[in-house]
Amino acid sequence: FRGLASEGPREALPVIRIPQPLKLRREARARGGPAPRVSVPRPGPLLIAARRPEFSQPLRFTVGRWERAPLASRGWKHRRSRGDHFSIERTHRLVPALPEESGTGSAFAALGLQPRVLDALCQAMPSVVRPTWVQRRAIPPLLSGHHLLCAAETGSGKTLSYLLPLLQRLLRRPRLTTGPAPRGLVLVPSRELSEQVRAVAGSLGQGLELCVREIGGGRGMGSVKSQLSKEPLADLLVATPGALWKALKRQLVSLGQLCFLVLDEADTLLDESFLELVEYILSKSPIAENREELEDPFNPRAQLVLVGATFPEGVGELLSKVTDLGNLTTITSPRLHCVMPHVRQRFLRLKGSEKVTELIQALKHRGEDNPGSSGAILVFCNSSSTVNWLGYILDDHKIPHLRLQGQMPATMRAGIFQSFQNGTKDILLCTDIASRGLDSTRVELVINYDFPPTLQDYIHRAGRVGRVGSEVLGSVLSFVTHRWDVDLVQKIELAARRRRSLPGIKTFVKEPLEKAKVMNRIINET
Ligand SMILES: Nc1ncnc2c1ncn2[C@@H]1O[C@H](COP(=O)(O)OP(=O)(O)OP(=O)(O)O)[C@@H](O)[C@H]1O
Repeated sequence: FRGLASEGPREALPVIRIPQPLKLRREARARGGPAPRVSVPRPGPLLIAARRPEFSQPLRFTVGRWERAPLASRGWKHRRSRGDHFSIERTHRLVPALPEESGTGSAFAALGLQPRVLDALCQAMPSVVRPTWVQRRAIPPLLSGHHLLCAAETGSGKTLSYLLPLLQRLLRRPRLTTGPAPRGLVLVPSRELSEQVRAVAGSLGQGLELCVREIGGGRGMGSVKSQLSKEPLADLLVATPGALWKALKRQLVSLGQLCFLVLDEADTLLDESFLELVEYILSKSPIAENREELEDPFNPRAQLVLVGATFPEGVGELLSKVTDLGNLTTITSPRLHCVMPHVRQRFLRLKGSEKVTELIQALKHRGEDNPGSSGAILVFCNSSSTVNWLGYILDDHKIPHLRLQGQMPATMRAGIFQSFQNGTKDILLCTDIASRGLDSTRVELVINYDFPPTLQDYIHRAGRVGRVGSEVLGSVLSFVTHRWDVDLVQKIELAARRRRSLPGIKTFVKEPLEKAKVMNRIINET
């Protein structure tokens, strides 16, 4: 202060006493001009609700594509931001993938499915009455024999969109040989997903007298052999790449009779860890060059379908390795790679050591928002060891839960997701093996205990709620601790504020793996 006094009188700092809009209006009036238009925020529903209200964004407002947006997460790399939070609010009350009723054209019958297939659908899944957006777009071209690439958001009913045309095609195509040679093949990246697809296809196949079998890893070659040779032989086979690769190498099965081949979760199947196996399987599959070849009754050729909820940039390059892209009809949902508008997504900036306390709080207060609901929760971790460690902590707190991670012995892993689906326990601690394709209509909260490493993983994890047929729309809670997490959160926030798709979802698909890694994948999987 002494120093300041010696410097002499200083210009007084401005003191703000009245709100800025009022000040501007007064100044304009004093000058005699018209009052400037100042936008004063009006109360109303929010798209982004931030702890600091200046970062909240009203629902009626969308940030322009090139406009700089005020991000609630902008300063989140600084440790002083710990404790901050914001949420992307729910703006739709219905799942966008299932459009409202719009006359008779909106029924499954209008898509060209045979009455027998429609009856089987009605018996197996009475709640499925109206086709979803993707089913309307995918079923007709598949029935007319196009190779198809179908990219649509999570939980939009992609499984039925390929299973119904596939089963109809199997009805038309008679079995030509007596050995284990399925006519339909669905390739999926995990055992849990193969069990799930087999269950759906099996219930539909029953009404059509078609036999559906499944071979996944983890049960040894004896079980694979018995599945493939058991009578009646499989008309449709659901398989993981590792198990099928082994079966093909040992000549336990032939793909020579295939007339329909599906790669479900195609981007994962084409990623570096599966690519070599999938390429081998495709080399053994007689994929049709054109539509005439598909219809040839004596020289059966297969229709190819690729399905996924994320198709990263560059996937086309990979696809060109397995098929001629010119022959591929593409269906892309307008909401692909977008932030789900019907699911509330909350982001919490935390210190790593605070995550456990927050998690326990969230688990103990589950179901409070929706009394009477099942309150089923999926907690995602980035590694198997975190799943185990967190499991011991939940045991200490006497919170009943299930665990699912890739390093579990195969016998332990079998059936865990089904018991979660059946409601044996309401909490599942898991790694990303539960994020791809697995369907449970009872999940109402997804917790990203560890923030997912990529935007693709975020899309898949978040997509376990808000599915067509979900009991409640659900929400997602993400703990944000690392600087690299903040980069992803900022991209998600910006995409939500601009109502655009998530930017530059990077591909994992690189050079084919060297042999050792492929063998590792097979060993882990089987
Ligand atoms: N037309 C429909 N009407 C009502 N429910 C449906 C309909 N089609 C599918 N479903 C249900 O919607 C849920 C999600 O379907 P499905 O698992 O096929 O989604 P998906 O698009 O494959 O999801 P993901 O991308 O996560 O793999 C399932 O429970 C399924 O039974």
